[in-house]
Amino acid sequence: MIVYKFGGASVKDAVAFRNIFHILSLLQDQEKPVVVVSAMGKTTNALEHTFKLAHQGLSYSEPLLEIQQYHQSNVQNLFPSGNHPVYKALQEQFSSLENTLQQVRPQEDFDQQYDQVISVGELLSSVILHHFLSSQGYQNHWLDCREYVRTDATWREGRVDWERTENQISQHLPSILENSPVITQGFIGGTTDGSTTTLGREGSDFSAAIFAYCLQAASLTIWKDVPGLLNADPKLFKDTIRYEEIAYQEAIEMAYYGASVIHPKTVQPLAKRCIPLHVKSFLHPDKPGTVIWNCQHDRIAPSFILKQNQCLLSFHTKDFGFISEQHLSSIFQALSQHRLKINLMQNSAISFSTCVDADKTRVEAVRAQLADEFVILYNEPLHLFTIKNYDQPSLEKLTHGKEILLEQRSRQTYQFICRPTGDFPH
Ligand SMILES: Nc1ncnc2c1ncn2[C@@H]1O[C@H](COP(=O)(O)OP(=O)(O)O)[C@@H](O)[C@H]1O
Ligand SMILES: N[C@@H](CC(=O)OP(=O)(O)O)C(=O)O
Repeated sequence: MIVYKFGGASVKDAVAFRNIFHILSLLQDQEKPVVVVSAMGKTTNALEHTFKLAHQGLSYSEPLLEIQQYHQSNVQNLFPSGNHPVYKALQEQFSSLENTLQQVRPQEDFDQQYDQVISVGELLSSVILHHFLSSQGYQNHWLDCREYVRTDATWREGRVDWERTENQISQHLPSILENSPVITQGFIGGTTDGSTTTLGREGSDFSAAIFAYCLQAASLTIWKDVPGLLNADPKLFKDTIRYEEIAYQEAIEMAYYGASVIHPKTVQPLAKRCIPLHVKSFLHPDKPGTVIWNCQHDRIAPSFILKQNQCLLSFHTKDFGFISEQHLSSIFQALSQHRLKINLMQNSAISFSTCVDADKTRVEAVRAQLADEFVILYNEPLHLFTIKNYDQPSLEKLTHGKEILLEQRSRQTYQFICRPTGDFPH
């Protein structure tokens, strides 16, 4: 049993849907994959924008119409006959979305309401893919993953209940897969009382890993618009190279530091069950891509990772006292409470500095909570660069001409925070 994951770029338009059919047709007849799909193109961003307007009590009809037209025009391309059942299915999804948006209330929980709106992108794309593949003679089973991927009610970052999820998936999917491939959604899950949750932005890779783990799959393939896992994002860095194979630990660390090609939570469940992860190009399915597995290799070529839009927060005691464990405890508590992840941290005698994503609302909440205890300085927007497996030439090349505000190095990893510069790509 294998799992395939197609992200936003692989379902961005009608041509992309046809390409998925082509890729699935390359499998042997007896091979029935679980296909996990993300929302079309940038639909999740568009839904986020629409939701924010609704939450502020502003008109959202224009962006909603754009989302509708985008889906409608691609569906018209894929299903020229206007009376195909996909049209009704799509209409139902949009009616339900409009209903949900009308019920959005500014005074009610932002995150809970967010999940009910934002999750619709994956429902739309999976319904279209299900109907399109069927229309091409590729019979398949559409599965509502909210009944299988069980999470708690941590809105926008649902924590997976692995036991319940594994029970659900391993009990019901194998018999379905005996007869037909399964098409389901990435990114979304459900609580036991039937509410929809999301797993964190770009979380569809993780969804695919959940299915692969619970089914003890032979492999997971994530189909991307790049030739594989490269040593840097080709949109940000020049002269990238592809890794042919790489160990789980390397990939986990690259994703943790911000290599956005793989969602950071994806690799760990696969590593636990020794399931190989293939990163392949949906434009060149015949090419080998990268395999991430339990392999041994020598030190690999340095990889370069950039996290943009960072904020450097520095906490100083008000009486010039040393930073104590008690101080650290209240800083960590505030960061955890307001769900700000630490991307880098450094302690000195009378100050503690941490680099976090520049999320205004969350940063402000932390500052407000700790304002009585500390003098808090902050700096944004900044860049956080990481070089894994650095050597002297790679370090010199990347730091050249940059104003470094803070740096940190271990034997394998070098990180620094600097102001954004004009030399791009790096
Ligand atoms: N180390 C890397 N190797 C390859 N691609 C990378 C790397 N780091 C970041 N990327 C970016 O990841 C993108 C693909 O991931 P993503 O946009 O999440 O795909 P999708 O949403 O279609 O699943 C590439 O277009 C590339 O710009
Ligand atoms: N659609 C969701 C989930 C996701 O993973 O998308 P993609 O596979 O396109 O990164 C998002 O944009 O956050």
